[in-house]
Amino acid sequence: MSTATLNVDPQEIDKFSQLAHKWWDPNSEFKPLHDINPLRLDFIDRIAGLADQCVIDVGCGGGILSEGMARRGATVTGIDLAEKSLKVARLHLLESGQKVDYHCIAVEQMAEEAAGQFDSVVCMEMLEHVPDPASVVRSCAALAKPDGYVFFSTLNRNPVSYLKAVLAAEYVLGLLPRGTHDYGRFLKPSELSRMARDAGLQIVQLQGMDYQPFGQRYQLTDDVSVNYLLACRKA
Ligand SMILES: C[S@@+](CC[C@H](N)C(=O)[O-])C[C@H]1O[C@@H](n2cnc3c(N)ncnc32)[C@H](O)[C@@H]1O
Repeated sequence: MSTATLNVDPQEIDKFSQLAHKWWDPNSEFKPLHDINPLRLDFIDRIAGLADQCVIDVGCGGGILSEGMARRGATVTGIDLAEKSLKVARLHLLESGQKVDYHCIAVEQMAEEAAGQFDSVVCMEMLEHVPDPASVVRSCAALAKPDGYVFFSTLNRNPVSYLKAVLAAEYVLGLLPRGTHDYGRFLKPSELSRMARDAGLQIVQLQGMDYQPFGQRYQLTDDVSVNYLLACRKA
């Protein structure tokens, strides 16, 4: 299928493909994802459980979150449209000894092929990179079993998030390459919640994630002004 017919921004896929060899370097551009991984794993585990659960990771990249969930006992499928990232993800399984089933497929197509098959669907740090996030939300909802869980994380859209996630992270602290994020694609929790409800999901929990530049660490917080996680359940 040509990318022209998919809900994808080819420049975004190129961007991640060019960095693909760095996915598992914890000091690379992917450091923030490595740093937040324990927090988001705990969040998913606490709400839905991971052991013996059938989970799909949408926009899995090099597999940082997919492998973490597999390590906690989940049976994990990972999907992305960056073939280079998936190659790195598959290679890393040889090193880690984990098992994840990776596929290069759009979430919309996956939803047609595997509707209602997953206990949990996770889609983290991906919605802000696609042209039509509502379509991704609908497909994630379709992939979940009845009563299954759907987890999203993304960036809020307001002056504080522009200052912290774009100016500070990309231009001052250099945590991310310049141009990583397009502020116009950030989503307010109210917008994402509406997309989720329109897709037949109930909101279970909204949780902020905050970066402490001095301690150089992330923590879960009630402040959802910048990074946040949203847990939903299929009604
Ligand atoms: C910031 S990374 C997040 C990776 C992973 N979810 C994590 O949090 O560790 C964004 C990922 O979304 C993927 N992506 C962007 N647009 C996509 C699309 N339309 N379909 C599937 N994956 C996409 C990129 O290739 C990249 O792997």
